[in-house]
Amino acid sequence: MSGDVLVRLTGLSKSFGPTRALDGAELALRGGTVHALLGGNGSGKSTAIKILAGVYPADAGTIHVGTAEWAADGWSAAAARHAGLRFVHQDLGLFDSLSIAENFALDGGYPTTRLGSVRWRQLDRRVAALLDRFEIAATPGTPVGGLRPAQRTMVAIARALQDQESESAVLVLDEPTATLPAHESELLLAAIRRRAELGQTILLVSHRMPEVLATAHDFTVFRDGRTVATLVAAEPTEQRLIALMTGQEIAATAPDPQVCAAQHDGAAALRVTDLAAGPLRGVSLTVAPGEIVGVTGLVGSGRSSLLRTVFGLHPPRAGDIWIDGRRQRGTEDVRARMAQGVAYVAEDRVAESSFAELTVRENLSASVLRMFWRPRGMATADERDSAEALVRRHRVKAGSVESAFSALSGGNQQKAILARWLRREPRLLLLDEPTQGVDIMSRADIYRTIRRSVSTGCGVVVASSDFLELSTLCDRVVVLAGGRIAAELRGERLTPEHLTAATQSSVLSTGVPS
Ligand SMILES: Nc1ncnc2c1ncn2[C@@H]1O[C@H](COP(=O)(O)OP(=O)(O)OP(=O)(O)O)[C@@H](O)[C@H]1O
Repeated sequence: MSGDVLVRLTGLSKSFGPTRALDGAELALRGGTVHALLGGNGSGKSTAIKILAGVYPADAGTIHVGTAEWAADGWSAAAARHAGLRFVHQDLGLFDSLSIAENFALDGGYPTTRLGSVRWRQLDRRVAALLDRFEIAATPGTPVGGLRPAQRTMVAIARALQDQESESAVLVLDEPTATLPAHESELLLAAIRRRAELGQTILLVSHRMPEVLATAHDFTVFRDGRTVATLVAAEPTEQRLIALMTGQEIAATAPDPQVCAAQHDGAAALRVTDLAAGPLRGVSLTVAPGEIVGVTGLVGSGRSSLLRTVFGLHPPRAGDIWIDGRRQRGTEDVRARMAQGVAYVAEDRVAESSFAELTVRENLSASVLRMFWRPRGMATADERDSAEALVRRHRVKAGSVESAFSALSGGNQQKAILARWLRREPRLLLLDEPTQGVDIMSRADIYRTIRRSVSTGCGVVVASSDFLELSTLCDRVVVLAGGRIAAELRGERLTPEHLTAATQSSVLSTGVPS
């Protein structure tokens, strides 16, 4: 059946109050293909997927799967499952301390005897067959925590499809490579492409354009809740897709030429010596004022721990931290770090960096409330004007600054949180995966804003798994492995290819994870 349309969404509409998230959108997936769903932040991709998964009812539209047809307002999670639709979200929902077999069993149930005891051998046989079918080089007893990142995602995919004997299920992958470094993404995407060759139908949502172009057969582009293009068996250019997403012919998105570290006098913005915290075991690093230093390494290498410890979220086990020339005693908390001009954007921005139930305006002001205090109370009009200006400057797509923060799309939440911290004019900016989930159009804006801060002497540390981002944005990049700095790249060696090689060889030399 490869090539025939297997799933078709027509006239899909959905409003949230005054916001029209989808306005008659269309999507048609051909069997045995990888289909990319593209669109700027807030264009309606997640809403369409949530409707397809039965999380939200649509206001209008039709869902066809095979020869059957349903009204989209009566569709449900059970109907989606019954129709063979399977979803793997960014949070894979795996338990690291359990084995692959146990993770499968938690989802699909344990085979048991009549007396209720688990038939482990039967479970292992079933899981071994699935690992074989999905080409995952591991045994059922391997702990999930010991797998490479791409293998983890493949385990989540195999688990989602474990009850499907044939390849007839449709797999929906929501930004599966967002946290993977380049070589892991390549492994995963090659495996996804092989699934399609075997007849699997795959819907892929991703903001990483080169990967999408290398993997997808068909493309659907959303803009403002509508389908503006469907390209079947096509090989579009990145520029063409961006033009479709924005509705404008835009010059190539070639990154700005790399800026060299600006010369700023004064103490280092950050100095850490022999830092031990979380997985870190003796890291020393100096960031000059006006310098952007990248930090990379595989998941678990300690990238996030470094940033969190410097921000005062947890005290180090050992080692020293100096900020702007001042030695930290180790007892300071986040408030003290903020008072010294440190800003931190967490990887899990929703949980750690935002107030979901407050408005966009309140979230934007959260870091600078004092700016709006007047002797007679809050200057709310000033606060609103200032929030509106920030939303415009950072292209945050929000119904209004009075909308709930939780109503923003993922990428727009990220842009708003960055805007909030940058308005404090920090002296040291700590960014964990700053453009994860951000559309390609806003990425260049974010880089420009970071560079503007740097030109005033701010020091920046960027933890990222996106090697193109690191080589575009940073003056130098350190690679963490085994809790230490295993390599440092700068100048001509600071390219995605060298970063891939350095990450790979550091993993090999420290033996984590194989
Ligand atoms: N639960 C909700 N309540 C109110 N508005 C919502 C809700 N979910 C989505 N929206 C709005 O619907 C529009 C589409 O959002 P959606 O999350 O589908 O976009 P997206 O294309 O997935 O964006 P991103 O690339 O940033 O993830 C946005 O304007 C968003 O603010």
